[in-house]
Amino acid sequence: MINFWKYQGAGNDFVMIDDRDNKFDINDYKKVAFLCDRRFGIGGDGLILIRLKEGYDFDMVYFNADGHLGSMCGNGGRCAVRFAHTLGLFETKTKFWAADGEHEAELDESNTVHLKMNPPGEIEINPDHYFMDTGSPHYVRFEDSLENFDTVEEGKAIRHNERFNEEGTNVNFAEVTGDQALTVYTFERGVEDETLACGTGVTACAIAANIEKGMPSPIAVKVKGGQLAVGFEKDSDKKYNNIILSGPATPVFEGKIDA
Ligand SMILES: N[C@@H](CCC[C@H](N)C(=O)O)C(=O)O
Repeated sequence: MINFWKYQGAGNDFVMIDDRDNKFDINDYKKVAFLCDRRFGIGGDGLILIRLKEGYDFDMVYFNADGHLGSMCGNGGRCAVRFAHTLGLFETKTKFWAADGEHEAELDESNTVHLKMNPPGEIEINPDHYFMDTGSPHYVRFEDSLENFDTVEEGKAIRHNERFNEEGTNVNFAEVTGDQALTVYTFERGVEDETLACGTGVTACAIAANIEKGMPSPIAVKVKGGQLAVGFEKDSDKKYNNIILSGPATPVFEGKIDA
């Protein structure tokens, strides 16, 4: 029997498990996929184990809905912070470990989680798209309008093109909606479908909007499941740092499941 909690951050939803005793078999991808299954299991875009790690408040172990260990998840990170807070692992500020290394975060009075993201490495600037790693790989393409846009069809075609087919990529489509505002739709690898929000994805889109459109920080990002914000600084070498992803992280329900 597994005790679980379900959280969502702007509609990107996760099964959360307190695994401080390291009992969960991280290689059991069939079990993770079952727990994330929306018909036969609990349902989620991913699953997160909260484990202990020396020198940190906790370790976030993230799996995609397909059951395989994933890279960094921004919305999952924000949900992990809120969950770790309910477990009593920190008070308002935390330092935790994730797939892409160390992260700091803060939970404010309105339960908004402000999560520091690691700077992207090399940013590929192509004629019609950007590609960068904001903890997870992200393809970003600007669209004049996202009205009636088919994220699944367009996203799937890019995710499975010759370049990305093997490793996969997350694919984001962004529309500029104001001086400091974007709307972003995302097709997620590992879920292999559109999700209602993607934290590492909106982070990549905010950086791309700064490069392509000179859009200043902070940038408000509307996603299908709500509202996120990305703040950043750019140094004299045009490197991005102090990148903060902010948004809600909400407990939905908790329960037990035979697995
Ligand atoms: N939803 C996530 C991104 C999750 C990572 C991704 N599916 C992958 O493994 O590439 C987010 O909020 O960042």
